[in-house]
Amino acid sequence: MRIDVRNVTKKYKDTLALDNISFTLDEPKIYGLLGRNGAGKTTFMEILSGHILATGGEILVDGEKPFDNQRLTESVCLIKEGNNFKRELKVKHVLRIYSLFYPTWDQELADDLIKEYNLNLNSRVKALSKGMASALGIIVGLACKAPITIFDEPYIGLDAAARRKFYEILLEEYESEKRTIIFSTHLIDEVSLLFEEVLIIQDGKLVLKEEAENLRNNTCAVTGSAEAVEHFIKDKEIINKKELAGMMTAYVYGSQEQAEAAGLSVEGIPIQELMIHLTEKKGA
Ligand SMILES: Nc1ncnc2c1ncn2[C@@H]1O[C@H](COP(=O)(O)OP(=O)(O)OP(=O)(O)O)[C@@H](O)[C@H]1O
Repeated sequence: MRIDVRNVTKKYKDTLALDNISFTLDEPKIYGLLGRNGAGKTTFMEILSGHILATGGEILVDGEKPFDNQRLTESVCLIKEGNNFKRELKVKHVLRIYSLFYPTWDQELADDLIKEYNLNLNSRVKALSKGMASALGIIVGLACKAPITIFDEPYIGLDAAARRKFYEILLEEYESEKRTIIFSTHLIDEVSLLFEEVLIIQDGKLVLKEEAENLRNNTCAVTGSAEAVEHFIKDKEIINKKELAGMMTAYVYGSQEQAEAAGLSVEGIPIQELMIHLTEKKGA
Protein backbone atom coordinates (compact mmCIF):
# COMPACT_ATOMS: atom_id res chain seq x y z
CA MET A 1 0.00 0.00 0.00
CA ARG A 2 1.22 3.48 -0.81
CA ILE A 3 1.64 5.98 2.00
CA ASP A 4 1.67 9.69 1.09
CA VAL A 5 2.61 12.07 3.88
CA ARG A 6 1.75 15.60 2.81
CA ASN A 7 2.75 18.62 4.87
CA VAL A 8 1.77 16.93 8.10
CA THR A 9 1.86 19.03 11.24
CA LYS A 10 0.79 17.97 14.71
CA LYS A 11 0.56 20.35 17.63
CA TYR A 12 -0.13 19.37 21.23
CA LYS A 13 -0.91 22.72 22.86
CA ASP A 14 2.51 24.43 22.74
CA THR A 15 4.45 21.41 21.45
CA LEU A 16 5.04 21.06 17.74
CA ALA A 17 5.44 17.28 17.49
CA LEU A 18 5.45 17.14 13.67
CA ASP A 19 6.55 20.14 11.68
CA ASN A 20 5.28 20.07 8.11
CA ILE A 21 6.73 16.71 7.05
CA SER A 22 6.22 15.27 3.59
CA PHE A 23 7.42 12.01 2.07
CA THR A 24 6.14 8.91 0.32
CA LEU A 25 6.55 5.24 1.17
CA ASP A 26 5.53 3.57 -2.04
CA GLU A 27 6.83 0.04 -1.73
CA PRO A 28 6.40 -2.81 0.71
CA LYS A 29 9.70 -2.66 2.57
CA ILE A 30 11.06 -2.79 6.09
CA TYR A 31 11.43 0.87 7.04
CA GLY A 32 13.44 1.91 10.10
CA LEU A 33 11.90 5.03 11.65
CA LEU A 34 14.56 6.52 13.88
CA GLY A 35 15.12 9.61 15.98
CA ARG A 36 15.89 10.84 19.47
CA ASN A 37 13.36 10.85 22.30
CA GLY A 38 10.50 13.20 21.58
CA ALA A 39 11.38 13.53 17.87
CA GLY A 40 7.81 12.81 16.75
CA LYS A 41 7.98 9.14 15.72
CA THR A 42 5.07 7.87 17.81
CA THR A 43 2.96 10.85 16.79
CA PHE A 44 3.57 10.01 13.13
CA MET A 45 2.73 6.33 13.64
CA GLU A 46 -0.47 7.18 15.50
CA ILE A 47 -1.67 9.48 12.72
CA LEU A 48 -0.82 6.83 10.12
CA SER A 49 -2.78 4.24 12.11
CA GLY A 50 -5.82 6.50 12.28
CA HIS A 51 -5.65 6.78 16.08
CA ILE A 52 -5.23 10.56 16.11
CA LEU A 53 -5.73 13.40 13.65
CA ALA A 54 -3.05 15.68 12.25
CA THR A 55 -3.39 19.38 13.02
CA GLY A 56 -2.54 20.22 9.42
CA GLY A 57 -1.76 18.36 6.20
CA GLU A 58 -2.72 14.74 5.62
CA ILE A 59 -1.51 11.19 5.43
CA LEU A 60 -3.10 9.17 2.65
CA VAL A 61 -2.95 5.39 2.45
CA ASP A 62 -3.74 4.32 -1.09
CA GLY A 63 -5.38 7.72 -1.45
CA GLU A 64 -7.58 7.44 1.65
CA LYS A 65 -7.39 9.10 5.06
CA PRO A 66 -6.85 6.59 7.89
CA PHE A 67 -8.93 8.29 10.62
CA ASP A 68 -12.30 6.57 11.15
CA ASN A 69 -11.79 4.45 8.05
CA GLN A 70 -12.88 0.83 8.50
CA ARG A 71 -11.18 -0.49 5.37
CA LEU A 72 -7.86 1.01 6.33
CA THR A 73 -8.14 0.05 9.99
CA GLU A 74 -8.18 -3.58 8.85
CA SER A 75 -5.04 -2.96 6.79
CA VAL A 76 -2.92 -1.20 9.40
CA CYS A 77 -1.69 -2.72 12.65
CA LEU A 78 0.20 -0.65 15.23
CA ILE A 79 1.97 -2.44 18.07
CA LYS A 80 3.25 -0.05 20.72
CA GLU A 81 5.68 -0.56 23.56
CA GLY A 82 2.89 -1.24 26.04
CA ASN A 83 -0.82 -1.05 26.78
CA ASN A 84 -1.76 -2.64 23.49
CA PHE A 85 -4.56 -4.75 24.97
CA LYS A 86 -7.33 -4.44 27.55
CA ARG A 87 -5.89 -5.53 30.88
CA GLU A 88 -8.85 -7.65 31.96
CA LEU A 89 -8.86 -9.85 28.85
CA LYS A 90 -7.32 -13.30 28.68
CA VAL A 91 -4.60 -13.92 26.11
CA LYS A 92 -6.86 -16.29 24.15
CA HIS A 93 -9.54 -13.60 23.95
CA VAL A 94 -7.08 -10.99 22.71
CA LEU A 95 -5.98 -13.38 19.98
CA ARG A 96 -9.57 -14.22 19.09
CA ILE A 97 -10.53 -10.54 18.80
CA TYR A 98 -7.59 -9.73 16.54
CA SER A 99 -8.15 -12.88 14.45
CA LEU A 100 -11.70 -11.70 13.76
CA PHE A 101 -10.64 -8.14 13.09
CA TYR A 102 -7.85 -8.74 10.57
CA PRO A 103 -8.96 -10.53 7.38
CA THR A 104 -5.30 -11.41 6.76
CA TRP A 105 -4.85 -13.12 10.19
CA ASP A 106 -2.66 -16.27 10.09
CA GLN A 107 -3.79 -18.60 12.89
CA GLU A 108 -1.10 -21.19 12.17
CA LEU A 109 1.59 -18.57 12.64
CA ALA A 110 -0.11 -17.32 15.81
CA ASP A 111 -0.16 -20.88 17.22
CA ASP A 112 3.53 -21.38 16.41
CA LEU A 113 4.44 -18.08 18.04
CA ILE A 114 2.42 -18.85 21.17
CA LYS A 115 4.50 -22.03 21.58
CA GLU A 116 7.72 -20.22 20.74
CA TYR A 117 7.11 -17.54 23.39
CA ASN A 118 5.54 -19.94 25.88
CA LEU A 119 2.44 -17.83 26.38
CA ASN A 120 -0.31 -19.11 28.63
CA LEU A 121 -3.57 -18.63 26.75
CA ASN A 122 -5.53 -18.45 29.99
CA SER A 123 -3.46 -15.67 31.59
CA ARG A 124 -5.05 -12.28 31.85
CA VAL A 125 -3.16 -9.43 30.18
CA LYS A 126 -2.73 -7.70 33.53
CA ALA A 127 -0.96 -10.77 34.92
CA LEU A 128 1.61 -10.97 32.13
CA SER A 129 5.21 -9.97 32.80
CA LYS A 130 6.52 -7.06 30.71
CA GLY A 131 8.31 -9.48 28.40
CA MET A 132 5.23 -11.69 28.03
CA ALA A 133 3.04 -8.65 27.26
CA SER A 134 5.56 -7.65 24.59
CA ALA A 135 5.53 -11.20 23.22
CA LEU A 136 1.75 -10.98 22.89
CA GLY A 137 2.11 -7.71 20.97
CA ILE A 138 4.68 -9.25 18.69
CA ILE A 139 2.48 -12.29 18.05
CA VAL A 140 -0.44 -10.05 17.10
CA GLY A 141 1.79 -7.82 14.94
CA LEU A 142 3.24 -10.75 13.05
CA ALA A 143 0.13 -12.95 12.78
CA CYS A 144 -2.22 -10.15 11.68
CA LYS A 145 -0.22 -9.90 8.42
CA ALA A 146 -1.65 -6.42 7.94
CA PRO A 147 -0.33 -4.84 4.71
CA ILE A 148 1.02 -2.02 6.89
CA THR A 149 2.41 -3.27 10.18
CA ILE A 150 3.99 -0.79 12.56
CA PHE A 151 6.16 -1.74 15.51
CA ASP A 152 6.84 1.14 17.89
CA GLU A 153 9.57 -0.08 20.25
CA PRO A 154 7.59 -3.30 20.63
CA TYR A 155 9.82 -5.34 22.91
CA ILE A 156 10.20 -3.72 26.28
CA GLY A 157 11.18 -6.44 28.77
CA LEU A 158 11.98 -9.05 26.12
CA ASP A 159 15.38 -10.65 26.62
CA ALA A 160 18.01 -10.72 23.88
CA ALA A 161 17.21 -14.29 22.77
CA ALA A 162 13.49 -13.52 22.48
CA ARG A 163 14.25 -10.35 20.50
CA ARG A 164 16.50 -12.27 18.16
CA LYS A 165 13.72 -14.80 17.59
CA PHE A 166 11.38 -11.92 16.77
CA TYR A 167 13.80 -10.51 14.17
CA GLU A 168 14.24 -13.95 12.60
CA ILE A 169 10.52 -14.61 12.31
CA LEU A 170 9.83 -11.07 11.10
CA LEU A 171 12.36 -11.54 8.33
CA GLU A 172 11.10 -15.02 7.40
CA GLU A 173 7.54 -13.77 7.21
CA TYR A 174 8.57 -10.71 5.26
CA GLU A 175 10.55 -12.80 2.77
CA SER A 176 7.62 -15.15 2.21
CA GLU A 177 5.17 -12.28 1.76
CA LYS A 178 6.32 -8.68 1.39
CA ARG A 179 4.38 -6.05 3.30
CA THR A 180 5.16 -2.59 4.61
CA ILE A 181 6.76 -2.82 8.01
CA ILE A 182 7.62 0.35 9.86
CA PHE A 183 9.92 -0.30 12.75
CA SER A 184 10.79 2.30 15.35
CA THR A 185 13.41 1.44 17.92
CA HIS A 186 16.25 2.78 19.99
CA LEU A 187 18.10 -0.58 19.74
CA ILE A 188 19.31 0.44 16.31
CA ASP A 189 22.49 -1.60 16.19
CA GLU A 190 20.53 -4.74 16.83
CA VAL A 191 18.03 -4.30 14.02
CA SER A 192 19.66 -2.05 11.49
CA LEU A 193 20.50 -4.96 9.20
CA LEU A 194 16.78 -5.60 8.80
CA PHE A 195 16.08 -2.12 7.49
CA GLU A 196 15.78 -1.61 3.76
CA GLU A 197 15.11 2.09 4.08
CA VAL A 198 15.87 4.44 6.94
CA LEU A 199 13.93 7.55 7.95
CA ILE A 200 15.26 9.85 10.63
CA ILE A 201 13.04 12.40 12.31
CA GLN A 202 14.40 15.22 14.43
CA ASP A 203 12.29 17.86 16.14
CA GLY A 204 9.28 16.89 14.04
CA LYS A 205 11.16 17.21 10.74
CA LEU A 206 12.42 14.54 8.40
CA VAL A 207 16.22 14.84 8.28
CA LEU A 208 17.00 11.70 6.28
CA LYS A 209 15.21 9.21 4.04
CA GLU A 210 17.58 6.86 2.34
CA GLU A 211 17.95 3.24 1.25
CA ALA A 212 19.90 1.41 3.96
CA GLU A 213 22.22 -0.10 1.37
CA ASN A 214 23.08 3.35 0.00
CA LEU A 215 23.84 4.51 3.51
CA ARG A 216 26.12 1.53 4.08
CA ASN A 217 27.86 1.90 0.72
CA ASN A 218 28.02 5.66 0.50
CA THR A 219 28.99 6.81 3.95
CA CYS A 220 32.23 6.12 5.76
CA ALA A 221 34.39 7.12 8.69
CA VAL A 222 37.87 8.11 7.52
CA THR A 223 40.80 8.49 9.88
CA GLY A 224 44.28 9.83 9.30
CA SER A 225 46.40 12.89 9.86
CA ALA A 226 44.26 16.00 10.16
CA GLU A 227 45.89 17.38 7.03
CA ALA A 228 45.20 14.27 4.93
CA VAL A 229 41.63 13.96 6.14
CA GLU A 230 40.90 17.68 5.59
CA HIS A 231 42.25 17.33 2.06
CA PHE A 232 40.09 14.24 1.40
CA ILE A 233 36.87 15.75 2.73
CA LYS A 234 37.16 19.23 1.27
CA ASP A 235 34.72 18.51 -1.57
CA LYS A 236 32.54 16.07 0.38
CA GLU A 237 29.39 16.38 2.42
CA ILE A 238 30.54 16.04 6.01
CA ILE A 239 28.35 14.46 8.67
CA ASN A 240 30.74 15.05 11.54
CA LYS A 241 34.45 15.41 12.27
CA LYS A 242 36.62 15.10 15.34
CA GLU A 243 40.28 15.98 15.82
CA LEU A 244 42.59 14.77 18.55
CA ALA A 245 46.37 15.18 18.77
CA GLY A 246 46.76 15.89 15.07
CA MET A 247 44.62 12.91 14.01
CA MET A 248 41.22 13.40 12.53
CA THR A 249 38.18 11.17 12.03
CA ALA A 250 35.51 12.43 9.68
CA TYR A 251 32.13 10.91 8.86
CA VAL A 252 31.38 11.72 5.24
CA TYR A 253 29.25 10.78 2.28
CA GLY A 254 31.52 9.02 -0.18
CA SER A 255 32.62 5.50 -1.05
CA GLN A 256 35.02 3.56 1.13
CA GLU A 257 37.16 2.69 -1.92
CA GLN A 258 37.85 6.36 -2.60
CA ALA A 259 39.09 6.90 0.95
CA GLU A 260 41.21 3.74 0.86
CA ALA A 261 42.73 4.94 -2.41
CA ALA A 262 43.68 8.15 -0.62
CA GLY A 263 45.62 6.07 1.94
CA LEU A 264 43.25 6.77 4.81
CA SER A 265 41.97 4.27 7.30
CA VAL A 266 38.30 3.60 6.57
CA GLU A 267 35.36 2.02 8.37
CA GLY A 268 31.64 1.85 7.74
CA ILE A 269 29.38 3.99 9.92
CA PRO A 270 26.82 2.06 11.92
CA ILE A 271 23.31 3.45 11.34
CA GLN A 272 23.06 4.20 15.07
CA GLU A 273 26.13 6.47 14.84
CA LEU A 274 24.79 8.10 11.73
CA MET A 275 21.51 8.84 13.48
CA ILE A 276 23.29 10.33 16.48
CA HIS A 277 25.48 12.58 14.36
CA LEU A 278 22.74 13.64 11.99
CA THR A 279 20.49 14.60 14.87
CA GLU A 280 23.32 16.30 16.79
CA LYS A 281 24.02 18.38 13.72
CA LYS A 282 20.45 19.57 13.84
CA GLY A 283 20.98 20.86 17.34
CA ALA A 284 19.86 17.93 19.52
N1 LIG B 1 -0.58 13.41 24.04
C1 LIG B 1 0.37 14.33 24.09
N2 LIG B 1 0.17 15.50 24.71
C2 LIG B 1 1.12 16.46 24.73
N3 LIG B 1 2.34 16.34 24.16
C3 LIG B 1 2.61 15.18 23.53
C4 LIG B 1 1.64 14.12 23.47
N4 LIG B 1 2.19 13.09 22.77
C5 LIG B 1 3.43 13.49 22.43
N5 LIG B 1 3.69 14.74 22.88
C6 LIG B 1 4.92 15.52 22.67
O1 LIG B 1 5.19 15.53 21.28
C7 LIG B 1 6.58 15.38 21.03
C8 LIG B 1 6.80 14.16 20.15
O2 LIG B 1 6.46 13.00 20.91
P1 LIG B 1 6.50 11.53 20.31
O3 LIG B 1 5.97 10.61 21.35
O4 LIG B 1 5.84 11.53 18.98
O5 LIG B 1 8.08 11.30 20.11
P2 LIG B 1 8.93 9.97 19.85
O6 LIG B 1 9.87 10.28 18.75
O7 LIG B 1 8.01 8.82 19.67
O8 LIG B 1 9.72 9.84 21.23
P3 LIG B 1 10.29 8.54 22.01
O9 LIG B 1 11.43 8.00 21.20
O10 LIG B 1 10.75 9.13 23.31
O11 LIG B 1 9.15 7.57 22.15
C9 LIG B 1 7.25 15.29 22.39
O12 LIG B 1 7.69 16.59 22.74
C10 LIG B 1 6.13 14.85 23.31
O13 LIG B 1 6.33 15.33 24.63
